[in-house]
Amino acid sequence: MTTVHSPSLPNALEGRSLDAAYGRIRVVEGVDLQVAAGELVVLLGPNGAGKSSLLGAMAGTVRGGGALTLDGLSIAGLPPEVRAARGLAFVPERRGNVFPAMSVAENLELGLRLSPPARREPIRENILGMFPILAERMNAMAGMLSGGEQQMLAIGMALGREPRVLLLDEPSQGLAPVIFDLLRDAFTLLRRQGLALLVAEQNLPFAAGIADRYLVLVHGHLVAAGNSAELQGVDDLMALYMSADV
Ligand SMILES: Nc1ncnc2c1ncn2[C@@H]1O[C@H](COP(=O)(O)OP(=O)(O)OP(=O)(O)O)[C@@H](O)[C@H]1O
Repeated sequence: MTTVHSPSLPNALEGRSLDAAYGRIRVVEGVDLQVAAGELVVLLGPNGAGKSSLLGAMAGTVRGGGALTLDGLSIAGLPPEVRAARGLAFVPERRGNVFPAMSVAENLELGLRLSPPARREPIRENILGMFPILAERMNAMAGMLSGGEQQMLAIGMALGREPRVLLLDEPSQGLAPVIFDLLRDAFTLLRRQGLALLVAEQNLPFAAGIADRYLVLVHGHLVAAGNSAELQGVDDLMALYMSADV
């Protein structure tokens, strides 16, 4: 397998021999990965490859094994809320990441409630600067927002604790291409702020536009890795798998 690594940046997230399982069925096996502070790594793979399960195992919502560190400290085996408190944020794929009967402002407050009171205002300003659409809709019920706006709100809520690492499961899914640009700009800003992002995706053009590096997961195993430039011009995942240096 090709190994591409950014030696100049410290790894915010590092996994060794990561597994994910449901009952006795192991759906992800032996995954090694690193994401540096300020880096965005895209996790590619077809339906059922195990992307969501791997992210869930790292977040602690799916049973997982292996070594996992955040800023050099082990978080393996810790409950999801402790991992979150240590700086690992997770936005799962499914809709329902926001509270539909609460306003945008109230949802954001929920995200902010576990950060120190003195940090809340600057964090809120940062989130609203990144997603100005949310600032215009603070009093709207979250359930009335478009899919793209709900995705931005879910990300905004996840940023409320000033995480070090953000795991995102298929953020582009079902969204209009116009939203892609807004998400890409937000990711650029977050990288500049030193966040480490691991983003599961199936949309290759979107992935190519946001990634520093990519990993390809097939049947629960990493089969390829590379730099984002290698994703340009690849118009389907099958082509990528066929060229994979397994
Ligand atoms: N709650 C569950 N219980 C049992 N098996 C599951 C569960 N969730 C997922 N699986 C199985 O785990 C495997 C990996 O699924 P997973 O959702 O992680 O893949 P994925 O790459 O994220 O695909 P998708 O993009 O379709 O979500 C699949 O075989 C799936 O059927």
